[in-house]
Amino acid sequence: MARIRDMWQTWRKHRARRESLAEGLLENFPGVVMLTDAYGVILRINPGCEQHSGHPAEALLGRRITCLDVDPLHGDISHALAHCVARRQPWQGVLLCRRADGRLSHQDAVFQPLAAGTGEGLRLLVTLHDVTELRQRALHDHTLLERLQGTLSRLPGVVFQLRQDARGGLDFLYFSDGLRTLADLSSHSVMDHADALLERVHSEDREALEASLAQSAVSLEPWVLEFRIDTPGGLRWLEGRASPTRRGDGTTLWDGLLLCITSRKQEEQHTQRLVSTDMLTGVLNRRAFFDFGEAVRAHAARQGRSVPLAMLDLDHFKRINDAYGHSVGDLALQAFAMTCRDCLRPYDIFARLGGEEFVVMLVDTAPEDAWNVLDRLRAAVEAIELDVADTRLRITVSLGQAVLPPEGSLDLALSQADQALYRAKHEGRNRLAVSPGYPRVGENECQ
Ligand SMILES: Nc1nc2c(ncn2[C@@H]2O[C@H](COP(=O)(O)OP(=O)(O)OP(=O)(O)O)[C@@H](O)[C@H]2O)c(=O)[nH]1
Repeated sequence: MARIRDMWQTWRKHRARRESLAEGLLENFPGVVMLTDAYGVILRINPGCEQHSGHPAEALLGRRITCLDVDPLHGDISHALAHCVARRQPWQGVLLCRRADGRLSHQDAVFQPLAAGTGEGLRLLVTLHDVTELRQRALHDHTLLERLQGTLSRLPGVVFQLRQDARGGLDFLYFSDGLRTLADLSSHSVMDHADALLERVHSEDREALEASLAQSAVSLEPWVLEFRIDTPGGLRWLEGRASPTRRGDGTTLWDGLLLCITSRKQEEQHTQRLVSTDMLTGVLNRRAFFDFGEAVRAHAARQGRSVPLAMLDLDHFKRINDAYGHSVGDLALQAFAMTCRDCLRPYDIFARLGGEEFVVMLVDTAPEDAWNVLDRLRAAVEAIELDVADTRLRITVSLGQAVLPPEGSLDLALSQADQALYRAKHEGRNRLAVSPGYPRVGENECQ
């Protein structure tokens, strides 16, 4: 009997403690707390409940909690109650509630069934936390983000964020939608695997890309590069610009933009071709010769090599003009230029300096091998036959050969070639003469 009395007292103590805990929770909870029975009839509320719902305590106590719902009969509160009662498990979700003044609010709600003692009915502890403002802010942020994404996808380029880790590994954290149009790649494939895009960079531009990124990562100067990518639709030119920032963990982040500049590049190349081409013959003009020639000279000088070159002048060209007219002279010039171009390698420089005077620079050719190349060219010109006014017109060319040494100047070498050309003319034309001091390998065999 005493044992039963002890158990009874222990149970009452537990219950008192539980109730005082619930009491404390009710008083101090910053949101709304309600205690209901299994039917949802409100038994107790905390002070916050009056404040948040706008209903005085006497208007709530004894009523069903569903009165707070926008749809009291079939709304979410009915479902929450049914769930807790049937399963004896908590329900959590966001409810749309109506305040006493008619305003709607979003409440983050938990319906917690309380363990019932023997003979006690099920009770539910309901806590509501007003998240209306939070949801509005999230909605606002979401709308803003959608608008921003719309703007990004309509930009005439692709926005990206690139990360380089402390060991130099690259990965893309973001790519806007236009990547499909720009590079025939989906943003996701590139974000999963940066190489999907990096491998498309044209082989001749990869080194420049790596070097420019490395330099920007070290100096934290903006990255700017024009480079080509190979796509299934063909070669495309891109312009990349990005601003780097270094983060505390040693990684570098670039926020940047990729623009397609293929048509601009094509126009530039077209203009470049126009300004560097001789209109009559289609070969390089004087200006382009000095640009390219200077680049060849600088490259050979760095490697300590000499470059053979020659001046060429058609023989008695004035007679052709005088006998057949200027247009036939033009035809002869075109045939001559085409023949010379065909005799040379694509990277040799052949240009028209003016009138019937041309120049050739033999790139990557040893001076002692130049004689044979130039004499083959002379012979090819001699073999040209032009059918003009019932006659077969033939032309010949004289050549003056010189060498541009690693430390020499292009102008000086040209003037030496010009002197040699004068000698070739003087010695009878249709021949090749060399400037003094030039290696004479093969000269005797050909003359
Ligand atoms: N048809 C044509 N003739 C040109 C052009 N440019 C220069 N000429 C002519 O080329 C001729 C060059 O004559 P010259 O400098 O006396 O030389 P040449 O008659 O070839 O005599 P040599 O060089 O001594 O063998 C001139 O009659 C120029 O008018 C051109 O674009 N078209």
